[in-house]
Amino acid sequence: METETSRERGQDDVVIEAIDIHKHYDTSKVVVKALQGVTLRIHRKEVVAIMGPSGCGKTTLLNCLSGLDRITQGTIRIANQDIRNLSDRQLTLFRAREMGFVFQTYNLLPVLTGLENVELPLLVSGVSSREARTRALASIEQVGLLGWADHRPAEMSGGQRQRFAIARALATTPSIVWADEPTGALDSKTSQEILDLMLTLNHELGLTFVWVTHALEIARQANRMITMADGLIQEDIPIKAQASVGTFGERGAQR
Ligand SMILES: Nc1ncnc2c1ncn2[C@@H]1O[C@H](COP(=O)(O)OP(=O)(O)OP(=O)(O)O)[C@@H](O)[C@H]1O
Repeated sequence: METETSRERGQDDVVIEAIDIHKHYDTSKVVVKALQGVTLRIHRKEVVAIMGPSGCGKTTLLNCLSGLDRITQGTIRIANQDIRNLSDRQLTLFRAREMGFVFQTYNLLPVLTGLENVELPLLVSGVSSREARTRALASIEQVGLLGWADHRPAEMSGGQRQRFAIARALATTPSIVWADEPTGALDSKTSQEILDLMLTLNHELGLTFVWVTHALEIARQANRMITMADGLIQEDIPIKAQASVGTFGERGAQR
Protein backbone atom coordinates (compact mmCIF):
# COMPACT_ATOMS: atom_id res chain seq x y z
CA MET A 1 0.00 0.00 0.00
CA GLU A 2 1.28 3.46 -0.88
CA THR A 3 1.83 5.68 2.11
CA GLU A 4 3.01 9.18 2.78
CA THR A 5 3.95 11.03 5.94
CA SER A 6 2.88 14.58 6.66
CA ARG A 7 6.54 15.64 6.70
CA GLU A 8 6.95 14.69 3.04
CA ARG A 9 4.08 16.92 2.00
CA GLY A 10 4.08 20.56 1.03
CA GLN A 11 2.24 23.65 2.19
CA ASP A 12 -0.36 23.09 -0.56
CA ASP A 13 -1.64 20.11 1.34
CA VAL A 14 -2.23 22.05 4.56
CA VAL A 15 -5.95 22.19 5.21
CA ILE A 16 -5.92 23.52 8.78
CA GLU A 17 -3.35 26.07 9.90
CA ALA A 18 -3.25 27.78 13.28
CA ILE A 19 -0.57 30.35 14.05
CA ASP A 20 0.02 31.42 17.64
CA ILE A 21 -3.63 31.28 18.62
CA HIS A 22 -4.89 32.45 21.99
CA LYS A 23 -8.36 32.10 23.48
CA HIS A 24 -9.35 33.89 26.67
CA TYR A 25 -12.72 33.46 28.36
CA ASP A 26 -13.78 36.55 30.26
CA THR A 27 -15.81 35.32 33.21
CA SER A 28 -17.25 37.71 35.79
CA LYS A 29 -14.44 36.79 38.21
CA VAL A 30 -11.34 35.90 36.18
CA VAL A 31 -9.97 35.69 32.66
CA VAL A 32 -9.37 32.04 31.77
CA LYS A 33 -6.49 31.68 29.31
CA ALA A 34 -7.67 28.46 27.67
CA LEU A 35 -5.28 28.63 24.68
CA GLN A 36 -1.94 30.34 25.19
CA GLY A 37 -0.19 30.31 21.81
CA VAL A 38 -1.00 27.20 19.77
CA THR A 39 0.62 26.73 16.36
CA LEU A 40 -0.13 23.68 14.22
CA ARG A 41 -0.69 22.50 10.68
CA ILE A 42 -2.88 19.62 9.63
CA HIS A 43 -2.67 18.16 6.14
CA ARG A 44 -5.44 16.85 3.95
CA LYS A 45 -6.38 13.25 4.70
CA GLU A 46 -4.68 13.19 8.09
CA VAL A 47 -6.42 11.71 11.12
CA VAL A 48 -5.23 13.73 14.10
CA ALA A 49 -6.06 12.97 17.72
CA ILE A 50 -5.92 15.75 20.31
CA MET A 51 -5.28 14.38 23.81
CA GLY A 52 -4.65 15.76 27.25
CA PRO A 53 -6.03 16.05 30.77
CA SER A 54 -9.40 17.59 31.55
CA GLY A 55 -9.35 21.36 31.25
CA CYS A 56 -6.16 21.55 29.12
CA GLY A 57 -8.03 23.21 26.24
CA LYS A 58 -8.88 20.37 23.79
CA THR A 59 -12.50 21.34 23.17
CA THR A 60 -11.58 25.01 23.07
CA LEU A 61 -8.99 24.25 20.39
CA LEU A 62 -11.47 22.23 18.34
CA ASN A 63 -14.15 24.92 18.68
CA CYS A 64 -11.72 27.67 17.64
CA LEU A 65 -10.18 25.75 14.73
CA SER A 66 -13.62 24.88 13.39
CA GLY A 67 -14.93 28.42 13.78
CA LEU A 68 -17.60 27.48 16.32
CA ASP A 69 -15.91 30.01 18.60
CA ARG A 70 -13.74 33.06 17.92
CA ILE A 71 -10.12 33.33 19.01
CA THR A 72 -8.76 36.23 21.04
CA GLN A 73 -5.52 36.50 19.06
CA GLY A 74 -3.68 34.71 16.25
CA THR A 75 -4.49 33.37 12.79
CA ILE A 76 -6.52 30.37 11.63
CA ARG A 77 -6.68 29.34 7.99
CA ILE A 78 -8.97 26.58 6.84
CA ALA A 79 -8.48 25.53 3.22
CA ASN A 80 -6.45 28.75 2.81
CA GLN A 81 -9.32 30.91 4.07
CA ASP A 82 -8.43 33.16 7.03
CA ILE A 83 -11.56 32.58 9.10
CA ARG A 84 -11.05 35.70 11.22
CA ASN A 85 -11.88 37.73 8.10
CA LEU A 86 -15.33 36.14 7.79
CA SER A 87 -18.48 37.65 9.25
CA ASP A 88 -20.60 35.37 11.46
CA ARG A 89 -22.90 34.64 8.54
CA GLN A 90 -20.03 33.94 6.14
CA LEU A 91 -18.42 31.71 8.75
CA THR A 92 -21.64 29.74 9.19
CA LEU A 93 -21.86 29.15 5.44
CA PHE A 94 -18.16 28.29 5.26
CA ARG A 95 -18.57 25.74 8.08
CA ALA A 96 -21.61 24.23 6.40
CA ARG A 97 -19.67 23.77 3.17
CA GLU A 98 -16.27 22.64 4.46
CA MET A 99 -16.94 20.88 7.75
CA GLY A 100 -18.89 18.15 9.45
CA PHE A 101 -19.26 17.69 13.20
CA VAL A 102 -19.64 14.59 15.36
CA PHE A 103 -20.26 14.95 19.10
CA GLN A 104 -20.21 12.56 22.05
CA THR A 105 -23.95 12.99 22.57
CA TYR A 106 -24.81 12.59 18.86
CA ASN A 107 -26.94 15.80 18.77
CA LEU A 108 -29.67 14.18 16.67
CA LEU A 109 -33.08 15.82 16.86
CA PRO A 110 -35.39 13.34 18.63
CA VAL A 111 -38.55 14.28 16.70
CA LEU A 112 -36.95 13.58 13.32
CA THR A 113 -36.17 10.21 11.76
CA GLY A 114 -32.59 9.24 11.00
CA LEU A 115 -33.11 10.23 7.37
CA GLU A 116 -34.63 13.61 8.29
CA ASN A 117 -31.73 14.30 10.66
CA VAL A 118 -29.25 13.67 7.86
CA GLU A 119 -31.26 15.78 5.40
CA LEU A 120 -31.46 18.76 7.74
CA PRO A 121 -28.03 20.37 7.18
CA LEU A 122 -28.52 19.99 3.43
CA LEU A 123 -31.90 21.72 3.52
CA VAL A 124 -30.50 24.47 5.75
CA SER A 125 -27.69 25.09 3.26
CA GLY A 126 -30.21 25.55 0.44
CA VAL A 127 -30.15 22.15 -1.29
CA SER A 128 -33.51 21.20 -2.89
CA SER A 129 -35.57 18.66 -0.98
CA ARG A 130 -35.23 16.09 -3.76
CA GLU A 131 -31.45 16.38 -3.86
CA ALA A 132 -31.26 16.45 -0.05
CA ARG A 133 -33.09 13.12 0.04
CA THR A 134 -30.79 11.54 -2.55
CA ARG A 135 -27.63 12.75 -0.84
CA ALA A 136 -28.85 11.86 2.65
CA LEU A 137 -29.69 8.31 1.53
CA ALA A 138 -26.23 7.99 -0.06
CA SER A 139 -24.58 9.08 3.22
CA ILE A 140 -26.73 6.69 5.24
CA GLU A 141 -25.73 3.90 2.89
CA GLN A 142 -22.07 4.79 3.50
CA VAL A 143 -22.55 4.18 7.22
CA GLY A 144 -24.46 0.96 6.55
CA LEU A 145 -27.84 1.91 8.03
CA LEU A 146 -30.28 2.28 5.15
CA GLY A 147 -32.67 -0.10 6.90
CA TRP A 148 -32.92 2.31 9.85
CA ALA A 149 -33.54 5.51 7.89
CA ASP A 150 -37.19 5.80 9.00
CA HIS A 151 -36.51 5.21 12.69
CA ARG A 152 -36.26 7.94 15.29
CA PRO A 153 -33.12 8.21 17.46
CA ALA A 154 -34.95 6.87 20.55
CA GLU A 155 -35.42 3.54 18.74
CA MET A 156 -31.70 3.21 17.94
CA SER A 157 -28.65 1.98 19.86
CA GLY A 158 -25.87 4.44 20.73
CA GLY A 159 -23.73 3.06 17.91
CA GLN A 160 -26.55 3.50 15.39
CA ARG A 161 -27.14 7.06 16.56
CA GLN A 162 -23.47 7.86 16.13
CA ARG A 163 -23.52 6.32 12.64
CA PHE A 164 -26.42 8.61 11.74
CA ALA A 165 -24.49 11.55 13.21
CA ILE A 166 -21.55 10.59 10.98
CA ALA A 167 -23.88 10.29 7.98
CA ARG A 168 -25.18 13.79 8.77
CA ALA A 169 -21.58 15.06 8.91
CA LEU A 170 -20.82 13.45 5.53
CA ALA A 171 -23.95 14.58 3.74
CA THR A 172 -22.66 18.05 2.93
CA THR A 173 -19.43 16.54 1.44
CA PRO A 174 -17.09 18.37 3.83
CA SER A 175 -13.31 18.19 3.61
CA ILE A 176 -12.87 18.10 7.41
CA VAL A 177 -14.81 16.24 10.10
CA TRP A 178 -14.34 17.34 13.71
CA ALA A 179 -15.22 14.77 16.34
CA ASP A 180 -15.31 15.69 20.04
CA GLU A 181 -15.13 12.48 22.12
CA PRO A 182 -17.02 10.63 19.36
CA THR A 183 -17.03 7.33 21.23
CA GLY A 184 -17.27 8.72 24.76
CA ALA A 185 -20.80 7.39 25.29
CA LEU A 186 -20.22 3.95 23.72
CA ASP A 187 -19.03 0.56 24.96
CA SER A 188 -15.62 -0.57 23.76
CA LYS A 189 -16.85 -2.86 20.95
CA THR A 190 -19.17 -0.22 19.51
CA SER A 191 -16.45 2.42 19.96
CA GLN A 192 -14.12 0.37 17.83
CA GLU A 193 -16.79 -0.02 15.13
CA ILE A 194 -17.27 3.76 15.01
CA LEU A 195 -13.49 4.35 14.86
CA ASP A 196 -13.20 1.77 12.08
CA LEU A 197 -15.99 3.53 10.19
CA MET A 198 -14.20 6.90 10.45
CA LEU A 199 -10.89 5.35 9.39
CA THR A 200 -12.59 3.73 6.39
CA LEU A 201 -14.13 7.08 5.41
CA ASN A 202 -10.72 8.71 5.76
CA HIS A 203 -9.19 6.05 3.56
CA GLU A 204 -11.92 5.83 0.93
CA LEU A 205 -13.06 9.46 0.72
CA GLY A 206 -9.86 11.25 1.73
CA LEU A 207 -11.63 13.07 4.58
CA THR A 208 -9.48 14.82 7.18
CA PHE A 209 -10.50 13.90 10.74
CA VAL A 210 -9.67 15.69 13.97
CA TRP A 211 -10.63 13.72 17.07
CA VAL A 212 -10.63 15.06 20.62
CA THR A 213 -10.26 12.16 23.00
CA HIS A 214 -9.22 11.23 26.53
CA ALA A 215 -8.39 7.68 25.53
CA LEU A 216 -4.91 6.62 24.44
CA GLU A 217 -6.26 3.46 22.76
CA ILE A 218 -8.31 5.72 20.48
CA ALA A 219 -5.55 8.27 19.83
CA ARG A 220 -3.17 5.46 18.86
CA GLN A 221 -5.37 4.69 15.87
CA ALA A 222 -4.90 8.17 14.40
CA ASN A 223 -2.00 9.10 12.10
CA ARG A 224 -0.80 11.67 14.57
CA MET A 225 -1.30 12.45 18.24
CA ILE A 226 -1.13 15.97 19.65
CA THR A 227 -1.03 16.23 23.43
CA MET A 228 -1.96 19.44 25.20
CA ALA A 229 -1.27 20.83 28.67
CA ASP A 230 -2.39 24.18 30.08
CA GLY A 231 -3.53 25.61 26.76
CA LEU A 232 -0.37 24.67 24.88
CA ILE A 233 0.76 21.84 22.64
CA GLN A 234 3.06 19.62 24.61
CA GLU A 235 3.87 16.91 22.07
CA ASP A 236 3.06 16.31 18.41
CA ILE A 237 3.80 12.70 17.57
CA PRO A 238 3.39 10.92 14.23
CA ILE A 239 1.96 7.47 14.92
CA LYS A 240 1.66 5.82 11.56
CA ALA A 241 1.89 6.88 7.96
CA GLN A 242 -1.47 7.75 6.56
CA ALA A 243 -2.96 5.69 3.80
CA SER A 244 -3.31 7.13 0.35
CA VAL A 245 -6.89 7.53 -0.84
CA GLY A 246 -8.37 4.27 -2.06
CA THR A 247 -10.87 3.25 -4.65
CA PHE A 248 -13.31 6.13 -4.20
CA GLY A 249 -10.72 8.71 -5.26
CA GLU A 250 -10.51 12.30 -4.03
CA ARG A 251 -13.46 13.68 -2.11
CA GLY A 252 -13.31 16.76 -4.27
CA ALA A 253 -14.15 14.67 -7.31
CA GLN A 254 -17.52 13.86 -5.78
CA ARG A 255 -18.62 17.44 -5.27
N1 LIG B 1 -17.32 29.10 28.08
C1 LIG B 1 -16.32 29.11 28.97
N2 LIG B 1 -16.23 30.11 29.88
C2 LIG B 1 -15.21 30.15 30.75
N3 LIG B 1 -14.23 29.22 30.83
C3 LIG B 1 -14.28 28.21 29.98
C4 LIG B 1 -15.33 28.08 28.99
N4 LIG B 1 -15.11 26.96 28.28
C5 LIG B 1 -13.98 26.41 28.77
N5 LIG B 1 -13.49 27.15 29.80
C6 LIG B 1 -12.26 26.89 30.55
O1 LIG B 1 -11.19 26.79 29.62
C7 LIG B 1 -10.29 25.76 30.01
C8 LIG B 1 -10.19 24.74 28.87
O2 LIG B 1 -11.47 24.07 28.76
P1 LIG B 1 -11.75 22.96 27.66
O3 LIG B 1 -13.19 22.58 27.78
O4 LIG B 1 -11.27 23.42 26.36
O5 LIG B 1 -10.83 21.77 28.16
P2 LIG B 1 -10.82 20.23 27.74
O6 LIG B 1 -9.39 19.84 27.67
O7 LIG B 1 -11.65 20.03 26.53
O8 LIG B 1 -11.52 19.57 29.00
P3 LIG B 1 -12.40 18.22 29.10
O9 LIG B 1 -11.49 17.12 28.70
O10 LIG B 1 -12.78 18.16 30.56
O11 LIG B 1 -13.58 18.39 28.21
C9 LIG B 1 -10.80 25.20 31.31
O12 LIG B 1 -10.15 25.87 32.36
C10 LIG B 1 -12.28 25.56 31.29
O13 LIG B 1 -12.79 25.71 32.59
